[in-house]
Amino acid sequence: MLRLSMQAVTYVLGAPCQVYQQRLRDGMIGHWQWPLASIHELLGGGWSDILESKTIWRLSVAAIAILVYLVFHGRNVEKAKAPYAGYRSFWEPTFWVRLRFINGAWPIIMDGYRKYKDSMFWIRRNDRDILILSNKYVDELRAIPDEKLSGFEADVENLRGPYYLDVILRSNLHTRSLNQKMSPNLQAYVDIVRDELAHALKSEMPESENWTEVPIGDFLLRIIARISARFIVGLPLCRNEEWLRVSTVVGVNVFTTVLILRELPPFLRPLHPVIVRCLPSWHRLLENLRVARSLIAEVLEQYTLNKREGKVNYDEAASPLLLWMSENGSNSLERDPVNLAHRMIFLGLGSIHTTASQAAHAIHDLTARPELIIPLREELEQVLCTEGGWGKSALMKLWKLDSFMSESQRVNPPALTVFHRLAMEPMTLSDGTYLPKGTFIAMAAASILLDPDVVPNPEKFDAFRNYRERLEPGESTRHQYAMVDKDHLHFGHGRHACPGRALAVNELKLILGSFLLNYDLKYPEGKGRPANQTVDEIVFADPKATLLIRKLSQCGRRRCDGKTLHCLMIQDLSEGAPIYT
Ligand code: HEM
Repeated sequence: MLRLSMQAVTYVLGAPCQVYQQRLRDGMIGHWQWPLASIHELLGGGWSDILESKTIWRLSVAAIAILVYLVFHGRNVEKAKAPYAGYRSFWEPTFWVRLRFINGAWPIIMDGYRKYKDSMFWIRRNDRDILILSNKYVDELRAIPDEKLSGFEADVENLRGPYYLDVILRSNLHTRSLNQKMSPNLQAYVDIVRDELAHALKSEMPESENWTEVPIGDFLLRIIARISARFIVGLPLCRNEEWLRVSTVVGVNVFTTVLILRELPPFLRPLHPVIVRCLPSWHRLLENLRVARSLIAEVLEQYTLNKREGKVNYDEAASPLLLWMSENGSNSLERDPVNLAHRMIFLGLGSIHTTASQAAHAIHDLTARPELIIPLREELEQVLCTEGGWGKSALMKLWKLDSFMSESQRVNPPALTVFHRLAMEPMTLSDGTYLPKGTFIAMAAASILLDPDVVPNPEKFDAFRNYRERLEPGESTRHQYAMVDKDHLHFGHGRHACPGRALAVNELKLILGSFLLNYDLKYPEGKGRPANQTVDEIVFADPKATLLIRKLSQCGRRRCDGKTLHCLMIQDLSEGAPIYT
């Protein structure tokens, strides 16, 4: 039945899509014209040509096939027994609940969490139902092997991966590179991040001591793309404008494609292979991958040449992950340059937008709460003074900054749900809870941290709540931003917990520290912190928000070991630069 309806609809829709693609190739229409102009083109071109011929009956066959499919689809799918969250009344139609989820996921998940936080409940996203489990199950679930409860399969399903992300399904080389190469050499990677940040800030930051308006989201994206590129692909590619462009726009193209596919009615899912080919964002994504493949091929060729001539001059401890992967891939597929290029792009995807989004939230929270600036600046100056600069030990001693960042993430979560896993076979948990094969599970990470039983006064933005906890006897190594446990799930948990989180937290400290010490921030006249936006479970700061930034002019006021503490300018980030005058 499914195959029949797919074939029928593919037959009908395939032609106009081909017309559309041909017109794109011929330059007759531009990607940016989608959806309005290109639909017009299609109507004027592909559709009308087709309608003139034998297509009416084809459309009818397809419509009937869709109807039959709609009626029978999903009828016999076994589902875990749990209540559904989000219905306003018994009479509210399910399609309406799904549509409300697109921009209203917060209240729906909060409602479910309040009622069923100790058991489980279903949420209805437009493309699928997701079973939200209580976090009391997290330790049991994280012990279940991937063959039974898969994190990769869940990511690929969640991000409509088959159309571009299959590289992560075929091997976990990117995760191994972080766990086996980066984590044991974190200090060396923090050093190169600091070096690249100094370069990025010099290239991107306004030098003026007058207020300058900047689009803060784009601005942070550029800075973090530069830093990520440094540890992913290394010099000189990390400063190549084409690489930087591709590694930042690819995220936009992926999410546009994913969200369009997700928001189509679920019964159209079998048609995704056809529909995706009609999406300009998908064609742009393929173009991004093409560019990435050619740039990575050049780097690898040059690297092989240099190696043969004994001219490789990377610091062994912090060599780019690309080179580590090209040498440590365990088979020819893992070492294949095309495969590596795709993996670099998706490592960038996992590290750039996530970190940039948290940085944007934190900068907004600082700008909206200027009373935090003095205590954070004082801590930075005191720690950098006693530690003699921006080393890893200094970053670990910035407890107030760490606490502020963690609080900023608590109220501005990267996503409302995390710990996405797909049941690859039926399973029964220790308390008898039954999860049929194919159940897509998640945890309500954001709601947990708004629960007064977990966080006292959760509605209050209390920048130093973790800092105070750490001052308690025996608590100094706990309550840190990068730590995960059953209540703190924003970096996931278990074997798929974010392997880049320690580096991300250090990156964020370096960026926020540089902003705090070198710049004043404020909102343009009449504006305040813009409200966050959500699409499905994804949360992001307003991408159009702007801030006013000005370079600090007053330096040399504070004393440090009898010397005047210099302004800790951006160049002080670079290794060896003096921080005292
Ligand atoms: C603030 C920034 C970041 C946030 C909020 C974040 C969050 C996450 C989350 C929620 C997961 C899924 C965990 C799970 O399912 O249990 C994840 C996985 C991952 N992250 Fe991050 N991440 C961040 C930065 C980074 C950075 C900088 C890197 C690379 C250096 C990175 C690389 C990865 C990779 C490779 C995975 C997949 C791990 C696996 O499936 O085994 N992330 N991240």
